[in-house]
Amino acid sequence: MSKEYDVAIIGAGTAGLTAQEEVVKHTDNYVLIDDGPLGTTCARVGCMPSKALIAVADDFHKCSFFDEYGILGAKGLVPDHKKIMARVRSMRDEFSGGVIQEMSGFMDKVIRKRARFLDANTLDLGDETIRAKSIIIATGSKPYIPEPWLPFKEFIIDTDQFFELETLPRTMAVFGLGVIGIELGQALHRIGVQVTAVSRRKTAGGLTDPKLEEYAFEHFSKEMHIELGTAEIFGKTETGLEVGAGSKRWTVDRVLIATGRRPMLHNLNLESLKLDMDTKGMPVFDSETLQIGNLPVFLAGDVNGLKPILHEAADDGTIAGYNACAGTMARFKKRIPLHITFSSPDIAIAGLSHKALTEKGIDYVVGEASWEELGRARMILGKAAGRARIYADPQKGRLLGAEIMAPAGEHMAHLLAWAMGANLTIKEILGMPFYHPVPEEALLDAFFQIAAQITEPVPMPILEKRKDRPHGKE
Ligand SMILES: Cc1cc2nc3c(=O)[nH]c(=O)nc-3n(C[C@H](O)[C@H](O)[C@H](O)COP(=O)(O)OP(=O)(O)OC[C@H]3O[C@@H](n4cnc5c(N)ncnc54)[C@H](O)[C@@H]3O)c2cc1C
Ligand SMILES: NC(=O)c1ccc[n+]([C@@H]2O[C@H](COP(=O)([O-])OP(=O)(O)OC[C@H]3O[C@@H](n4cnc5c(N)ncnc54)[C@H](O)[C@@H]3O)[C@@H](O)[C@H]2O)c1
Repeated sequence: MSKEYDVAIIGAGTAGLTAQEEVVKHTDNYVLIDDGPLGTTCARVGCMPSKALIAVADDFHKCSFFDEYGILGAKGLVPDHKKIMARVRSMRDEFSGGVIQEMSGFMDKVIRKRARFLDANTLDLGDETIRAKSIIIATGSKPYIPEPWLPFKEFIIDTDQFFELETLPRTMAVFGLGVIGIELGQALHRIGVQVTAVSRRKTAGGLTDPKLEEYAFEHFSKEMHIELGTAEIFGKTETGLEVGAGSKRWTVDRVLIATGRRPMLHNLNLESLKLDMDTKGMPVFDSETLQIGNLPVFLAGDVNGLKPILHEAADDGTIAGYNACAGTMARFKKRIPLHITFSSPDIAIAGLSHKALTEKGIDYVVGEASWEELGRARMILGKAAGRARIYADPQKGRLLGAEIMAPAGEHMAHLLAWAMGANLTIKEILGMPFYHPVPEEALLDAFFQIAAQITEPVPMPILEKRKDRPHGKE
């Protein structure tokens, strides 16, 4: 006899764990199934260890300016790769250990097995079969290594393996200049690994606005070696692995694969559900309820391919957890999109990207900001770089989206996303305080440009007369 549950959650990552938090409000009769290492991708091999490495790399990079600041002796400083990686791992262990500790309250609900569907209510766990009224798939995503490169696996590192390295190779090719490529590629370069990054196009860190893509690519090309073209592996040489892009070929000790991740759907025997699939091979599901077709099955987190970032995975878990327990499907509004790449300068997209605006055919006006001449940025060497393009509606100048590469860009992207969430007009935004001297001041240029282009006039200066206390009366 199969055990019967109200809900089965497959995957104990961020999405699965937030689903558990929601499910437990409705029922105690659930299971959380995971056959992999516990502690979540984010804490084990994702957000947290990558940011721990970036923090070290950014601090060490400052040494290159010390002579000019008048601080002498920095040339003698040497990064100890073994110690750096050991510290990153020890922080990683703390973060993932914290997650596992939090799971201790419901470990009796956790089954450490791989789940495969037999039908929409039945899962094969290898040595047992279980049934559930609803099933949440929260199996995440994995780095993808193209088939022709598999024979060279001994030279290839993906992010699942990277943080296990005892020390770092002398030379490294970084394939792909998306989010992982620029974050880790720049960090490795900054701590002395000879990095050659390969990018198919002039772009970086997930930007989509052609003007910013070109600017960012040129900026990062000045700091580290980047080859344009499709990355290729030619084979082993006496000294390493021969790789190439375009007409160039060179030999490296190792390759870091950062060419994209794939949703973990292949190991679930979804064929047994006879699902409608879209053109990308993904099951057709409702992005607001996360339900697959009419089945009692939900897709939450990276596995649904919508927005493979942490806070979205967490929201997905809540939505799927709620709908898995509720009698009817509730629709949930998504937050304003926000994506940050922790390069230096930061890259971020708040609200609609240029690509999304273009694909949806939405009308917009653009304001541009630059951090190249901003006084405060120029005081700190290496900070006087960056541009932003902010898109607003042509009537009232409500912000629609922004792409940004800027010092403190992670914070400004939040401000922009929050202004979008509050549906502020450009007049209302210009009525907010801007302290001097801060990086946010550069945004003013973009806002003024937007104000000058929209149909509803914005009086300048923006200070409004009080209507409640006219003409000097107290
Ligand atoms: C290097 C890197 C850096 C990142 N940095 C950031 C960042 O700075 N900010 C940010 O917002 N996001 C970042 N991300 C993305 C973020 O880590 C993910 O969006 C998030 O971890 C996804 O969570 P999840 O729950 O969907 O998947 P996961 O946490 O991967 O959980 C999936 C779980 O499912 C299990 N599983 C899979 N198949 C089965 C099966 N058949 N049966 C049982 N169990 C199964 C796996 O073992 C795993 O535990 C980063 C990712 C990487 C790789
Ligand atoms: N800060 C963050 O939030 C953060 C950090 C790291 C990872 N992540 C998540 O991890 C996911 C995966 O990151 P990623 O960087 O692997 O993927 P990505 O999709 O961001 O970038 C992959 C890049 O590799 C390029 N590429 C693919 N094949 C290539 C080839 N053969 N030669 C040259 N270039 C090639 C693509 O054109 C693309 O620009 C992201 O979607 C992101 O959500 C998030």
